[in-house]
Amino acid sequence: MAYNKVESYDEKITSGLVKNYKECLELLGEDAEREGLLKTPERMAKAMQYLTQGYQLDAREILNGAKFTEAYSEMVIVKDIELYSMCEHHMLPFFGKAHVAYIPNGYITGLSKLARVVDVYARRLQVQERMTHQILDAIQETLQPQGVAVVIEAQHLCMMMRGVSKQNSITTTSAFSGQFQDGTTRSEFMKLIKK
Ligand SMILES: Nc1nc2c(ncn2[C@@H]2O[C@H](COP(=O)(O)OP(=O)(O)OP(=O)(O)O)[C@@H](O)[C@H]2O)c(=O)[nH]1
Ligand SMILES: [Zn+2]
Repeated sequence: MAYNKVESYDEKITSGLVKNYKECLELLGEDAEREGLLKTPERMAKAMQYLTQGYQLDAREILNGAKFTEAYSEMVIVKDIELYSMCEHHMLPFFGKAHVAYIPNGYITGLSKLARVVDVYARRLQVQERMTHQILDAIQETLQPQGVAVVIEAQHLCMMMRGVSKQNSITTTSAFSGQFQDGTTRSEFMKLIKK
């Protein structure tokens, strides 16, 4: 399967979802047979499989597939990686940016792979805290670098369009390992992602 696109949808899963989404529409007071909604259950079934395709992807395999021997041992930062995920409590989107850094220890990885790892964990039902740690753990375990840092800034639609209805709050989560637990290294990283 391609890393960032569901190319073929599972027929059994799609037909099961279609049946259930049709019932959802009716329970919500809609006429699932009206013209505009006829294909909606199928669109929803495909959209949801796309948005949860991360379950089928392996972050460690992606990183190991582009692991290169290199003597570079300064900080590597990929910042402003946009992410779209769904909170596991309401299945509503949360979206924002991830900043990922590591300090190599003999190995580097392809830069795009860091962004792919973010997608692997974003395209699931998530809480922001767990996603932050999962990204860190995958990088730490495969590249065994001197340290990893992950900061995620996101807005949660479940807090914006329902519930507490706060339009401007941004949630920041972070995880640090190895050298990033040292205050100076962490500050340098934080300064660079704020630039
Ligand atoms: N920690 C954490 N909480 C989240 C995340 N996404 C959504 N939530 C929260 O999950 C909580 C679920 O709380 P509940 O009281 O069970 O659900 P609820 O009655 O719908 O809560 P309200 O959103 O306050 O109306 C809410 O406080 C959400 O804001 C996340 O990524 N991390
Ligand atoms: Zn939520």
